[in-house]
Amino acid sequence: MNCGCAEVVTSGLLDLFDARERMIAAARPVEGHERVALGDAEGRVLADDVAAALDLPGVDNSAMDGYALCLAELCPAGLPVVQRVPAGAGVMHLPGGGCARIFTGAPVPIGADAVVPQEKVSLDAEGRVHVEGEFAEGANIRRRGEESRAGTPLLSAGTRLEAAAIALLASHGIAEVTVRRRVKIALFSTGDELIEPGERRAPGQIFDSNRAMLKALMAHPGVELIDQGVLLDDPLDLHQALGRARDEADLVVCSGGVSVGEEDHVRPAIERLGGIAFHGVGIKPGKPFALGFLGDSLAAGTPLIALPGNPVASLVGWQFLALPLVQGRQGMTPPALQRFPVTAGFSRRGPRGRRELLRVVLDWSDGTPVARLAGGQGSHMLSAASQAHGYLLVDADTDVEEQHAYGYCPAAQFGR
Ligand SMILES: Nc1nc2c(c(=O)[nH]1)N[C@H]1C(S)=C(S)[C@@H](COP(=O)(O)OP(=O)(O)OC[C@H]3O[C@@H](n4cnc5c(N)ncnc54)[C@H](O)[C@@H]3O)O[C@H]1N2
Ligand code: MOO
Repeated sequence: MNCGCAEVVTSGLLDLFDARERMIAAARPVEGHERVALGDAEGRVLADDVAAALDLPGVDNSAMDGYALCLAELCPAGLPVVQRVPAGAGVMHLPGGGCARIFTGAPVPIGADAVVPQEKVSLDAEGRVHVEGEFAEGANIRRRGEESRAGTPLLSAGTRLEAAAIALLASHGIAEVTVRRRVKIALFSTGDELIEPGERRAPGQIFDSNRAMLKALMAHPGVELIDQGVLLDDPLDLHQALGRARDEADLVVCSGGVSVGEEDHVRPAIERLGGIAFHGVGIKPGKPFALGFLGDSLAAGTPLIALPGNPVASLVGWQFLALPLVQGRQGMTPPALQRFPVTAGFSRRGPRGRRELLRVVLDWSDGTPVARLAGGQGSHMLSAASQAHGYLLVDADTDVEEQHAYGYCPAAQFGR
């Protein structure tokens, strides 16, 4: 089938950041919305802009437990407490010449122009209030509408609903939202040597760790997983599985079999049902990463991500390249990759011809972050990846020298 995409990279390795841009460009959001209760909205992506339903705060209210008063009425004789205003009370009028005992969140009575915290007040024997220090008009009053006005923009389409955004919607009394439908991802591993954890292992067999890892990475409210299991390195099996995935999923993710050996049948199987947009990224681990599609073109077909078989290469491929495409399909704008410089606490010969993503822990014991290797750096070694706080990003053909600064990508940004 003809590829139909503008540029096909057939030789050489694509730079990590160019590849990431290509992934983002390929990420058209899935069509289809659904209404969900706010309690089920965590992790889902807003399909429409949401406007403020209310003025918030709804009334001028107190930011402190204390006394509401009119500053002009303060006098050496003190002010009698003539009112008590708890949170939840209606708006009252403050009688002239007196002050109100007030609590945090309670409506400031009309006639008061400041709230004095109780720590700045002394009460005399008659219970009159004497204020210590100076207070400006409006002190400790949270004004009606100072956060939002009814009808003004609150959250925009494409926002992933996390705890604070959900609380914001709840604060406006919004009980249901329209979100993008879940992205259906078909997932399979390839390799004759693979068995499921829990199965009896024969010599030469290994447990499928990539699928367990990818399932954990995809365990997200915005994803519906179609688990296609382990496929043999068999062209017919692969062809059938890809056909099923194309019909059922919005995105296909597989691992293994994308390198150059004659047992690597994934690329030819993809090419029979679609094409390859690019194959090969200048990163270690993760070099044989491929973006392909099932159908006539990347723009119109089902995107397919072929991750390398080596487990850490698969992890890196997911975090740096696949995740932004998944986020884009969910309707989000993928966040920019965070990077900041940290000092290396080790020396090491750098990779030739590709950037390296070293799995490191940050040591703060001297007050500034020093990156130390989290363990063995082989792309088959999951131990270091399981301990790492993030990645030290070393440019191609650059040796790591102790005390020198290199880019660091925190693992937390790949959370979900
Ligand atoms: N001659 C060359 N050989 C290799 C090259 C190369 O450029 N020339 N690239 C190497 C790199 S880099 C990587 S990464 C791997 C990727 O190979 P494949 O994507 O084709 O993966 P496989 O050959 O199927 O497997 C590689 C390795 O990973 C293990 N594996 C595979 N799937 C799983 C899984 N689901 N869970 C756990 N482990 C898995 C597999 O047993 C192999 O050990 O190719 C290099 N070779
Ligand atoms: O890209 Mo491979 O992961 O170096 O082993």
